[in-house]
Amino acid sequence: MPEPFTGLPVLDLRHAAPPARWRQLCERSFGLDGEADQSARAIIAQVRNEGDPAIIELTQRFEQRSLTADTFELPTARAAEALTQLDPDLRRALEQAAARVRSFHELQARALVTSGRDTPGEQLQSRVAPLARVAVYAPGGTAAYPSSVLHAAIPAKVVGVDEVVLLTPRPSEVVLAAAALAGVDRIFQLGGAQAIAAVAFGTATVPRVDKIVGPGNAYVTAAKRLVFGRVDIDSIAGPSEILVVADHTADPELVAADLISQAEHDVLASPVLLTSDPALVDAVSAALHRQLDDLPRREIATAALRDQGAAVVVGSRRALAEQADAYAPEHLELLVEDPAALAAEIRRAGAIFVGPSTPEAAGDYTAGPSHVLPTAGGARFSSPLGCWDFVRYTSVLALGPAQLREQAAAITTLARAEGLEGHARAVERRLKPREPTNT
Ligand SMILES: NC(=O)c1ccc[n+]([C@@H]2O[C@H](COP(=O)([O-])OP(=O)(O)OC[C@H]3O[C@@H](n4cnc5c(N)ncnc54)[C@H](O)[C@@H]3O)[C@@H](O)[C@H]2O)c1
Ligand SMILES: N[C@H](CO)Cc1c[nH]c[nH+]1
Ligand SMILES: [Zn+2]
Repeated sequence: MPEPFTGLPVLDLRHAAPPARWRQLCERSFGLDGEADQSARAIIAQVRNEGDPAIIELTQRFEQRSLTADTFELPTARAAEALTQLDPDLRRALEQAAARVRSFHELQARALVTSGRDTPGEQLQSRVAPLARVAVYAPGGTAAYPSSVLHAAIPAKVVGVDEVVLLTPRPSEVVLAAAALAGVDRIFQLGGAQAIAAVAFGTATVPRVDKIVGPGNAYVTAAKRLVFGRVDIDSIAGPSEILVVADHTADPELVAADLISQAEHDVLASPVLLTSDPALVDAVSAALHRQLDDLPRREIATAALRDQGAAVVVGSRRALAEQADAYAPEHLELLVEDPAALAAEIRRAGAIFVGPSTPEAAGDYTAGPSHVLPTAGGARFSSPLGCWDFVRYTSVLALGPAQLREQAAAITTLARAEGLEGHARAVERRLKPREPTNT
C-alpha cells in the first residue's frame, strides 16, 4: 500500500527567521552530490576505461536491456517511419508544439550576431558560429519525453548545429517521431550516466560531442556536471521543481493541480507553495488529497510532496518576492493579484508563469520557450536552454600599423609592470625599422 498524503508541512516565516527546513529546501542539491554523484563517477570511469562493453553492461544493470554495440544507434529512417505511423491527433499535437517552439527560437536566434568595430585599419569582432556536434538527452526512465526532444533539438537546428545526436533510453514511437520532426541527425538508444560518459569521451561506436544539453534525473545530471570541461553542458537541469506563489485570490484547486503536475515527474521533484494567505494552506492540502486519489503516478507525486513539499507562509507581498528569489525555482507560478507586477520583482527563476491562464504545463509543451530549465537553485546563475547554448564566439583582432603604434606605449608599460619583458619586445620589434640580415 502506498503511503497516503497527509498534508503539506507548514513553514511559517511570519514571526521569526526562516526555519532550518526552509534553508534546507533552498539549498536542495539533487544531481550535485550524494549517492547520484558517487554512482555517476563510477559509471563515467567505467565507460572511459572500457568503452562500448561498459555501456552494454551498465544498460543491462540499470535498465535490464540487452544491447550490442551495433544496436546502440537507430537509423533515422526508423524515426521517419514512426512519424508517418503516428496517431493523427498525437501527430497534430506534436506538430503544434514543434511549430511554436521553432518560431519562438527563430526570433530568439536573431539576437545572436557577430558584433564589434570595423573601421579602416582596425577590425575587432566577436564572431558567432554554431557548434559542430551536440548531444541532446531526452529522459526515458519512468516516463517518455518527446517534448524534451522538441524543446532541446529544435533550438539547436534553428541555430544551424551541423549534427544533433539524440540520447534516449528505451525510445518510444512518439519519441522517435519527435526526433524526426525536430530534424535530429543521429539517434542512440542509450540513457543514464553511461550515455553522458559515452558522448563526453567517445567510444568505438558513439561519437564524441562538443556539448551535452537536455534534462535528466539525478544520475544524468550528476554525470553532466562531472564531464563539464571535457565538453560543455547547458545547465543543471535535474528533477523538476515548481514554486507556486499564491495569495487570497488564488484558486486552491489550481494551486494543487500545478503542484502535482511537477511532483509527478520524480520522487525527487520539488513542489512548494509560497503564500501570504494562511487560510489557503489547508484548502490546498485538501485539494491535493482529492486530486492525488486517482492520479496514475500517485505514488511518485505523493513521495515528492512528502519529501520535498512545503507550504511556506509569509506576512507580506514583498516577502513573496524575497522568498521566491531565495528558493530560485526552475518554475515559478504566480497566482496573485497583479501577477505581472510581482513578476517584474523576481530576479531568480528559470521560467515565470504569470496568472491563472498560464499553467506550468503550457510551458512544458506548447507555449514556445524551451522547457529545459535550471534546477537546484541554478536559476541564480544559469539561463533556460536557448539558441545561445548552440553557438560559440571567437574574438577576431586585426590592427593596422597605426593602431599598433598608438597602443605600443601602454602595452610595453603594462607588460613590464607584469614582469613580462618578452611581451614588450614583441611589440617593439614591430615598430623598429627592419635591420638588414646577413645571410
Ligand atoms: N529540469 C528540466 O528541464 C527537466 C525537464 C524534463 C524532465 N526533467 C526531469 O528529468 C527526469 C527524468 O527522469 P527519468 O528517471 O524518468 O529518466 P532519465 O532518462 O533521466 O533517467 C533514467 C536512467 O537513469 C539511470 N538510472 C536509474 N537508476 C539508476 C541508479 N540507481 N544508478 C545509476 N543510474 C541509474 C538508468 O540508466 C536509466 O535509463 C525527472 O527527474 C524529471 O523531473 C527535468
Ligand atoms: N516539467 C518538465 C521540466 O521540469 C518538462 C516536461 C516535459 N514533459 C512534461 N514536463
Ligand atoms: Zn512537467
